[in-house]
Amino acid sequence: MSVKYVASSKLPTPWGVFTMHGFEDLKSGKEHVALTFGELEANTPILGRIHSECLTGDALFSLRCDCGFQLQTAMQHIAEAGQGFILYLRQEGRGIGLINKIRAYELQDAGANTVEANEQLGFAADMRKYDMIAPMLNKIGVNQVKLMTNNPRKVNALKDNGVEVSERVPLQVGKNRYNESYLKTKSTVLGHLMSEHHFHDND
Ligand SMILES: Nc1nc2c(ncn2[C@@H]2O[C@H](COP(=O)(O)OP(=O)(O)OP(=O)(O)O)[C@@H](O)[C@H]2O)c(=O)[nH]1
Ligand SMILES: [Zn+2]
Repeated sequence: MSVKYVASSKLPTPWGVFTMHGFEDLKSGKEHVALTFGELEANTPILGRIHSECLTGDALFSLRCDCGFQLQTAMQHIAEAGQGFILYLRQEGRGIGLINKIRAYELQDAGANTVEANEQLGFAADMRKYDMIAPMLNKIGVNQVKLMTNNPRKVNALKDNGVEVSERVPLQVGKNRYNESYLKTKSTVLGHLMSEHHFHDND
């Protein structure tokens, strides 16, 4: 197996006490985390989010994207539901890494969109891998997922990796004037499912 479970601990948060499980990805050398909340019932669709690392949005309060808002809202929804999980995958910048993401932001400051910037740097628009997910879910006892995402390609990637996605739950939060064109590109070029009102409210 390409992912090795290492240890678990409590993770108290503003939304409640999660349990944090650490994994080593033997292929990439990355350290991934699973958070679980409540008792995860076997053979039941479990509410969850597969979140790709975004240091800028998740930890540095960046308004260039919606990642931090999505992470917080997902944790809140899971706590409200009484059970659920987050997989926090260390694939920063859709897989190109933090420094390359900063390079891509530099190109976006000069007018490129998020996809063009990746391409100008010689990368595909999205370089993420999802082969670590099935073994991580297996370890935390989840085999059916109600997935909080706007990204249909993520749903398909999970299915391709043997994960049963019983439902997609939209997660449209965090729109602001700095990420409006980024969200538009996600919807028109990357295929994310965003309802139109997302671009008009809170203006
Ligand atoms: N290369 C690059 N990566 C970005 C940029 N903005 C955000 N990211 C990364 O994109 C990833 C999040 O991808 P998204 O496509 O926003 O979201 P998703 O997880 O696929 O879809 P949702 O589940 O709906 O959020 C994180 O790894 C971020 O670091 C950008 O402009 N360029
Ligand atoms: Zn982000």
